[in-house]
Amino acid sequence: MSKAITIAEAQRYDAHTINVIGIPALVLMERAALATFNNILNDDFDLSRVVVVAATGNNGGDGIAVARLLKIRGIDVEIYLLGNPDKATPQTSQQLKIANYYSIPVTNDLNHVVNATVIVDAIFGVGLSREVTGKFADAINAINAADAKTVAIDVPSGINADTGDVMGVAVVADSTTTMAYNKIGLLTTIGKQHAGTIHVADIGIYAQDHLEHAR
Ligand SMILES: NC(=O)C1=CN([C@@H]2O[C@H](COP(=O)(O)OP(=O)(O)OC[C@H]3O[C@@H](n4cnc5c(N)ncnc54)[C@H](O)[C@@H]3O)[C@@H](O)[C@H]2O)[C@H](O)CC1
Ligand SMILES: [K+]
Repeated sequence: MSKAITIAEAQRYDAHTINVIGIPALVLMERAALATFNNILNDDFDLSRVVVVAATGNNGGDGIAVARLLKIRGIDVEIYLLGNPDKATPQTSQQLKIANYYSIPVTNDLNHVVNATVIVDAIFGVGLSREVTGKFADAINAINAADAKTVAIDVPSGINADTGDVMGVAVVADSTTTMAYNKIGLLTTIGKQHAGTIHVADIGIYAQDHLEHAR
């Protein structure tokens, strides 16, 4: 079975790749988005109305980049944005700027989520740190109420990637593209039920022991 990692390991490997090796965070985000985009295209989905539900952390940035890749392919895509864009991470802020260049519509109407044919879940990844409430919970409930196929980025939002626990409410995805390695919480019964088919994407982030072999 392939390796699975904790949240702390994911964060440590990310930081090492960016700060020690020197691969820019935005490059990793682009690779995460491209991997997710390719998995979406490889599935037999009805791509007539895609909605990317994104928050303002880096998981959201991955999703906003996916929206742009879909738009460039001529696919009808909208972004449902959660949280304050002024507080977005630098990478996510950059992705919002790029999405604006491509005139990707940003909606605040949850009916668009409910009526989508495909939903990309880019609310929380390994940065989830507390129970999900308020507008975040409303969006997750709307995603789960929709008939759409749902594709999660890194972790189904609301699932604790260490324990597999539902932090109040969590996205039930048809597939999850998880970055670098699987997450141990996605191997639990509840984690598996929420993640659907798991695709592990090589985005250029490796564990230290893997890197030892490369040098
Ligand atoms: N860092 C990298 O190099 C890469 C990360 N990738 C993707 O980014 C996420 C992790 O991003 P991060 O910004 O650390 O956190 P999240 O986006 O998962 O979380 C967002 C944000 O939300 C806040 N928050 C946490 N819990 C709650 C809650 N219950 N309600 C409201 N808000 C909450 C918290 O403060 C976070 O800041 C990772 O999973 C990848 O998808 C890329 O893969 C590229 C490389
Ligand atoms: K997610």
